[in-house]
Amino acid sequence: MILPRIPEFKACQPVVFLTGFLGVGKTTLLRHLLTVLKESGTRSDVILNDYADASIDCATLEDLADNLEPLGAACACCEGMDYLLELSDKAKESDASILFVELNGTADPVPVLEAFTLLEGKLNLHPRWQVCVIDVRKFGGHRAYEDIERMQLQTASHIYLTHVDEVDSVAEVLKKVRKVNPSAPVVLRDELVAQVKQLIEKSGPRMMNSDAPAADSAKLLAHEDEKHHLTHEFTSCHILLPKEAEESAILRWLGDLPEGVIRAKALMRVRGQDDCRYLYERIGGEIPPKPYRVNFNSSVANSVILIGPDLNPDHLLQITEKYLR
Ligand SMILES: Nc1nc2c(ncn2[C@@H]2O[C@H](COP(=O)(O)OP(=O)(O)OP(=O)(O)O)[C@@H](O)[C@H]2O)c(=O)[nH]1
Repeated sequence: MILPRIPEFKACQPVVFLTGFLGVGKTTLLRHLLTVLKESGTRSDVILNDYADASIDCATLEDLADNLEPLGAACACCEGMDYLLELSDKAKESDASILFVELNGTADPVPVLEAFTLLEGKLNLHPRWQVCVIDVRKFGGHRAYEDIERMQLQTASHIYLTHVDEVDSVAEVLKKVRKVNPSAPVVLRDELVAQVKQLIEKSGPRMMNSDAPAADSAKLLAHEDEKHHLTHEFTSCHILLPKEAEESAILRWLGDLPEGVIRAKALMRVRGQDDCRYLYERIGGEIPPKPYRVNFNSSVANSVILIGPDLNPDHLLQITEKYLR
């Protein structure tokens, strides 16, 4: 008779997944968490998933994490799953106290959480939190893509709201949020920081069964859900940009991109400002007033990532060349 192996005590690292629709504020929240943790001497690892190229967002986090791994995949739960698991497995060798995984803005967290649960005994990543970031101005307003937002919220362990000072009634939004996820606590920024610190303090060795079934990526890939296909309707286009440009040209270019571009992130040097680069963005039709200043001499090339359903790369290239030569 073969006896099952007795579960062993293993050192575990907590993992926090950050989810939420395109442009809601996931990276901004992550930057804050990493800054506060670093100030208190806590080391963090980060896996950052974005469409074709996650390195643009990585350039804005470079000095904040111990290990920062870009994961370029439109769907972390499908074609990116094997690499996500490989990167997560590597976290075992790190001295960091926590792993953050930011999923791209249209990712379906369910298959990712399933895989991490199945592989708990191998990855030693526990507890698992999923923070769903919601832009209160836009929740429920993504029309054809509302279901993506709902999928990202349903499984959340924590809900974090952004742009709260820009709406008249956060309570109305909360009512809608509660219909989808009635139980996860809604946390403000400082509360979340405090809870993440507690999570790190409390985590320690835990009984883990190494014989947990190995994840069969073919099975995980077969995850079919009537709504999951929506995440595949988004594509991305990555365009290399010139060495520098006038700010006015960058802003006109962003404003002239077609409506189908739901998210644009451009890492650029502004003419006359040689000491740094900036992350210029567009979220829906909106261009945030202040670009994010990237001080580090990162190796990421000046480039833009454009995300949306049915993008036409040739057309996007033409518009880009018209404004930025
Ligand atoms: N006014 C305001 N702006 C915010 C808030 N949170 C984030 N932002 C801004 O919103 C823009 C998008 O934020 P990101 O953190 O890049 O959003 P994201 O969810 O990581 O975006 P993707 O990774 O592309 O899906 C940035 O310009 C932020 O500075 C907020 O609470 N209030």
